[in-house]
Amino acid sequence: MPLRKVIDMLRGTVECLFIYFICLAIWRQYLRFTKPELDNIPGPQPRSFWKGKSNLYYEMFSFTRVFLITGSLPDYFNANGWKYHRYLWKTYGPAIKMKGLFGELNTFQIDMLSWMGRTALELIGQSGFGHSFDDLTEDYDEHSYSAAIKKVVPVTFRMSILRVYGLYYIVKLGSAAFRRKLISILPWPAMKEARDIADVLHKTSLEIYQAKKKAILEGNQEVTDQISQGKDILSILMRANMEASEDDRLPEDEIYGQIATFTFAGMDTTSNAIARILWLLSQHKDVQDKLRSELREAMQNAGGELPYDELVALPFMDAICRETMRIHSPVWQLLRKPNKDILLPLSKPIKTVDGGEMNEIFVPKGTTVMCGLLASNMNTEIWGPDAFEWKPERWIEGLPKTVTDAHLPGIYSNLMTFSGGSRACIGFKFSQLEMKTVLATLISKFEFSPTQEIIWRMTNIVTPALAHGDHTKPQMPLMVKLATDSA
Ligand code: HEM
Repeated sequence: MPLRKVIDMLRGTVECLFIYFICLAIWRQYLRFTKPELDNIPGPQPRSFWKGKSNLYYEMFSFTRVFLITGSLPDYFNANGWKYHRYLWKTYGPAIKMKGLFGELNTFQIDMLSWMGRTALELIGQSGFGHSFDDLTEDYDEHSYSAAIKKVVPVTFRMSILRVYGLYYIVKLGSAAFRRKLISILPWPAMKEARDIADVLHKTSLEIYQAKKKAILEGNQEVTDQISQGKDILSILMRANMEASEDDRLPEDEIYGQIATFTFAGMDTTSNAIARILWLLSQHKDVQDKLRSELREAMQNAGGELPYDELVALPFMDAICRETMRIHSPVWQLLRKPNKDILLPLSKPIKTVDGGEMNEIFVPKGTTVMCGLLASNMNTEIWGPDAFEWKPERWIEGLPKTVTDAHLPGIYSNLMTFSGGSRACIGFKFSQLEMKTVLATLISKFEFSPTQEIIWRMTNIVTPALAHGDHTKPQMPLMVKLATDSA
């Protein structure tokens, strides 16, 4: 393509984006003046428009980003933002207005995060789609579905939250062909990487779907020979869809689209959750030893492997999982945007900027509501003064009455970790089973100790990285050794 044509296309794209964001800014200002109710809700003073951190200025070569880095959002959407979030919960209460336009004996050091990622993907692969992605040996196909999905988090790290926002806008622009063209033109390598990852996910999902369809159509033996013997979620969904009336039937692309949805929703959430538990156990050797004793005793009584009912009922393991999901929820917030004006009820009144009180908030259509899941899970008024501490025994000693009295809408354990209502996590039971199965297998046999200092980054899904190393590489090395009989 001649250079002139490329420049013309680039200019056209930039002009469209420019006009789009100008309109968006005018619309936001219009909402501020016509629906001023939100202005009466207290919140932190945003940074001055021109005093953003220098690294944010570095990113700022297009007008688009000028919108995105303003206000309090750089502090809110910050991978190291734990302190800022705690300050918000303590200072402003339940509703806050955020401004922003926009391994001795067989000892190894093992990156447990990477192994938990591969394990979680394989578990969802076999039980979700009756398909094996990974034989969990050292060899690793860099062009595989598992390799592609493992790159998602590093790529989003590299894109930074602001660029992920850019992606959010681009997926809404024009047709798929137009967006593909746009991405190939824009000088944005991480976006091209994201497109390539999406291509591998799409191609593999389609291949799994087509193989399964063939097996279902060709009769029972083919299905029986599959890993899940046709009991996986996808087979059940496909058979139900084939039997449904034409009106109720889902189009094929919606069905195989579920493969990527389940993988995305079920892999990094659970793998980071298990990694977090292993990390906590490595820090709290007494808890790790107590869990190992509980597991070994139960296994001995069962004569080997634990049946499902016994595994899920182990009290100390259950307490560890619940407490970790309370204080270290892998998903820390949900974004919602009402499609009509709504009245948002409050659990208790808030003091308004003008000295009054508010029992409910009028939220105009289109307002972004950032639902802080951790603020609820660690609310000292509900969970007590030690709400910020990781104490598995609180689940065994009995929770305070304030927890049940709060009538929290979460589907799991009075927690908001898996959300609540009609869009709550449909995989929460499955993820519990995954956590417990993996922990039972590992902790009964191995002992985990810390090696390098780990930080947990407040990215879309909370992810570990080395404190003194590459922050953009999700990893969690731990020392692993065979646990002795007495350990
Ligand atoms: C510790 C592990 C997990 C956590 C913390 C978690 C958390 C969540 C949360 C907070 C939502 C609501 C998202 C929203 O409304 O925007 C959600 C939705 C969802 N989750 Fe999970 N999840 C986990 C594991 C899983 C697993 C293992 C699966 C699949 C087997 C799964 C499948 C889904 C699906 C399909 C949705 C979308 C439901 C809908 O929108 O109707 N999740 N999850």
